[in-house]
Amino acid sequence: MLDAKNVRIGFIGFGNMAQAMAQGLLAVGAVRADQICACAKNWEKLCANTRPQGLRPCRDAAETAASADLVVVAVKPYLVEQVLAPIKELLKEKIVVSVAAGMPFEKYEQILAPGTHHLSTVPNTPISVGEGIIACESRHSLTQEEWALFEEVFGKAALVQLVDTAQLSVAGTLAGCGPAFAAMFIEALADGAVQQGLPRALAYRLASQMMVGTGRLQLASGAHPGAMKDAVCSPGGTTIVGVAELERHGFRSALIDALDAIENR
Ligand SMILES: NC(=O)C1=CN([C@@H]2O[C@H](COP(=O)(O)OP(=O)(O)OC[C@H]3O[C@@H](n4cnc5c(N)ncnc54)[C@H](O)[C@@H]3O)[C@@H](O)[C@H]2O)C=CC1
Ligand SMILES: O=C(O)[C@@H]1CCC=N1
Repeated sequence: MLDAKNVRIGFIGFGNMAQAMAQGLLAVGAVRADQICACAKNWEKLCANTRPQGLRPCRDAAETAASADLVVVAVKPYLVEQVLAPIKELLKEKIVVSVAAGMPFEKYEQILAPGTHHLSTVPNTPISVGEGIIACESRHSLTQEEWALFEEVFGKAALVQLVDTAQLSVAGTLAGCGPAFAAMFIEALADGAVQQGLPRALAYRLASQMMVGTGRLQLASGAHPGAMKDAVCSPGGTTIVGVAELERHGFRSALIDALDAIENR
């Protein structure tokens, strides 16, 4: 029987997202390095990204699928169909997990052989430190045991969140693109502090820990973010001066518009 101790995970595509997932699984001890293999376009790069951690590089998608029980499809969305076409029959026996944005269950039904067990997800890069999110489409064709195995293994490195098909895209955008926006926030906040004389490295350290702490506080308390903001704004104090300035610059509407632009692109 397949379990966390013996499941073999194969990444088809080993770029930023797949490497973050593999790194996260190893960091939290969800699986051992010898349970992971991967393929990518550039062999030398793949070897450099796998062998030092004890992961096994594979020559192509077929070798990866043949060597795995759970196959993670981690190529760019426009490549999914052509990369999977030659290995459709092999994948009928596997658990296929897609991490490609904009590739829900229905698209895979057209690409994969009938009866293939597959799940569409959108993860994010903080999985590499065991603090990820994997938005998962609730419509999937994994058996209960396969889903439980996926949740057990990947749930150690990420919040595994089921969402309706209609919400997969926006949940994936929030979770998957969000780290880029959060990183821009950290960078900009640090720029402001550097301008005021704080050393750059210290500014990043403080900004990042502030983000971690604020997120943890919200998750632990379930507090309304507006109430959290109010709790920091003393009457006539410093924070409200910054809040008013951010509002003048359209801080919140810039984020709302960013999600709108992504979803309507
Ligand atoms: N980067 C991120 O934060 C997130 C990425 N994703 C999804 O993950 C997928 C991969 O994205 P990234 O890792 O960012 O891209 P990337 O460009 O870093 O990685 C793509 C990988 O696919 C490999 N590849 C290309 N052609 C191939 C082929 N014929 N056979 C095998 N491998 C091949 C490349 O060598 C590379 O390793 C995309 O579908 C994207 O939508 C989803 C959520 C977040
Ligand atoms: O930018 C992208 O296309 C991918 C999907 C979600 C995050 N990164």
